[in-house]
Amino acid sequence: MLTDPLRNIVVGMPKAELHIHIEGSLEPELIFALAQRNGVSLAYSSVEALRAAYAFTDLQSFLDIYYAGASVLLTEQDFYDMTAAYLARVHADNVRHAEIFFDPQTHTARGVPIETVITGIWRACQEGPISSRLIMCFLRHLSEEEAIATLEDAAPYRDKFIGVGLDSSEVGHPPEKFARVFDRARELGLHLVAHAGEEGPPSYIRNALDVLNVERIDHGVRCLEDQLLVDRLVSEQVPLTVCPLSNIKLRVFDVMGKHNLRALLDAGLVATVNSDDPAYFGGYVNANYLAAFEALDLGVADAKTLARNSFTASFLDPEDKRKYLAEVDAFFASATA
Ligand SMILES: Nc1ncnc2[nH]cnc12
Ligand SMILES: [Zn+2]
Repeated sequence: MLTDPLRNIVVGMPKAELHIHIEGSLEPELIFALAQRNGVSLAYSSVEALRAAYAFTDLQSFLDIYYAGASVLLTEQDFYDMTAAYLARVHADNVRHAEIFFDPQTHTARGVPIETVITGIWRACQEGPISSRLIMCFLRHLSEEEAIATLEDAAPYRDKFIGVGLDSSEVGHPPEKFARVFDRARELGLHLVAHAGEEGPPSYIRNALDVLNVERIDHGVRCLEDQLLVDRLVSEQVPLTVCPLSNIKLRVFDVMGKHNLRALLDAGLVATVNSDDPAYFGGYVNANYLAAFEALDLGVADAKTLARNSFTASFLDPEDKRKYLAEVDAFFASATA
């Protein structure tokens, strides 16, 4: 049972969000508004009909609808409006800092210039109201050559994103498929992350570390199937950006009571809580915390660990990290006094 004091702590604590696909923050209402503004026709007759289609059986069944939803994004203003809506929404969840994924290939494939995508998202980030950074993801169902071309296309905007990631259909598209493009990104001084161990096996997590040299693993929940891997992730303190509601909606776990977040924390892993695609999975970051705390009987000590982990695992400068960690510690000192 989640008591009111614990709920207030989880909701009110300062936090960072490190795993959010900005296209996954596109709410059905905004999808319809942009479709109308841009004269794009949708396969659904109403907001309600679209929402009713959000009944997923696995990652691919979600991705099909997610890419269809993103098809309404055409102009720089569209990307700006989507991003500004996300930032305003998570400000209310006491998110202080967000590291935001975007999928340029979803848009360039439809003829939208990469400049439009990056400039629109970036302009909203510049305006706040919270700190944010951008991470450009490659779609792993496409070829490595296409990823390399995307990295080259993005080169003129190198100052507008801090890292690269790897997302989309995981199984059958292992990390090693993208070895060269991640090498290139590393040469450019970019941070490296990859989705691994969401639906894919523990070997995908190991190869993301060994072949791609990533600094964080997105999801990573299947690591618990391999004790040697867990030992390594703990000893190297590799962060995992866990997304509880996503894992339930995409049937990685049957119900929240079976989610392994508590086991990840108990193993000493640097787990964090994130929303993944909040418009599709039933909630923003605080809804993810609350659902997991309720079902897994987590407590105040776990809340503090998760809030601290969210900043420790971020790509903020050391000085900013210290500032936010001090804010977390002060919050808990006063909340538990
Ligand atoms: N959960 C997820 N896994 C892989 N690719 C994604 N793209 C958006 N959400 C994703
Ligand atoms: Zn994701």
